[in-house]
Amino acid sequence: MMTAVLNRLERTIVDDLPVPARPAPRPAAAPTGRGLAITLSNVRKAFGEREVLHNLDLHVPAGQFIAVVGRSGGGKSTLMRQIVGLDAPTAGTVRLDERPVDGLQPDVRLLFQEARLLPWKRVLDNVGISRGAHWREDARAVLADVGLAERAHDWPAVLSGGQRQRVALARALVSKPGVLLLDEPFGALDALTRAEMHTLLLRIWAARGFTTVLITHDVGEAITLADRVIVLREGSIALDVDVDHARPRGHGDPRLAALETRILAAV
Ligand SMILES: Nc1ncnc2c1ncn2[C@@H]1O[C@H](COP(=O)(O)OP(=O)(O)OP(=O)(O)O)[C@@H](O)[C@H]1O
Repeated sequence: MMTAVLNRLERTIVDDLPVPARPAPRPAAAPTGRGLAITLSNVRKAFGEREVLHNLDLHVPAGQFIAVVGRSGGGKSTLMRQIVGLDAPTAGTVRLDERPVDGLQPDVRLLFQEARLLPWKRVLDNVGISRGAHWREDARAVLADVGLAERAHDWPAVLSGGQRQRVALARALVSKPGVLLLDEPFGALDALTRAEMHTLLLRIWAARGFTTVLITHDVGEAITLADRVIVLREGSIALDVDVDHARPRGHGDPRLAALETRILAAV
């Protein structure tokens, strides 16, 4: 009984999620890691009198990598909360494939700017926390994927910021999510570590095929990584462009200069 309560508490701390207003629906089957399409139809979100998302229509095909950029307060985090089911739209619907989002979605995982690891758990336990029978093997495999196989028994406190973010990524991926939502995940990292994380994320995304939504203030980062960039301005989509250039792409890539100018003009 006590263990069950502690496990529940830890999951809440790990994800830093408030208890959802409605019970989370059980997934029809165990998540497979296959990408899920995200569809927003006429989504409005108001806080009291104030509407912060205005009639959004957006379709993200399964497995696509999109970046959402925009000024502070434009509604990016609010949009993300609707996709994971932390918050319900005032009107309109959000779907993952055909399934309406009507509560917290277990196959959508989040990564934030801070790694939010449990300091009293070793790396392996942070990754595998509350994950069922094979959690140890699954956690070891995903730690190897992010290049931290050797650090499984370390405490979070002895890791660098970039390594902690890798652990957080491993924790997000161990349950094989269909959608990964990243809210400014690399904002606190130095330029070299950020570039390493970009390479790592692209490699894992290409191998696993989950649908990815990256929120970032950095237009250069958006066009380096994403298939498509959305500019969210004052709660509406001001621009929606494909980035057709082959990867790898670097910051300052001359092929992308015109696109960057176009996006910056819309932000
Ligand atoms: N729970 C809430 N109650 C009232 N207003 C809110 C709430 N959550 C967000 N807002 C408002 O909605 C607007 C959009 O906020 P949101 O956090 O989605 O913007 P953002 O684009 O993610 O900004 P940032 O880049 O600074 O993170 C802001 O004006 C914010 O004050």
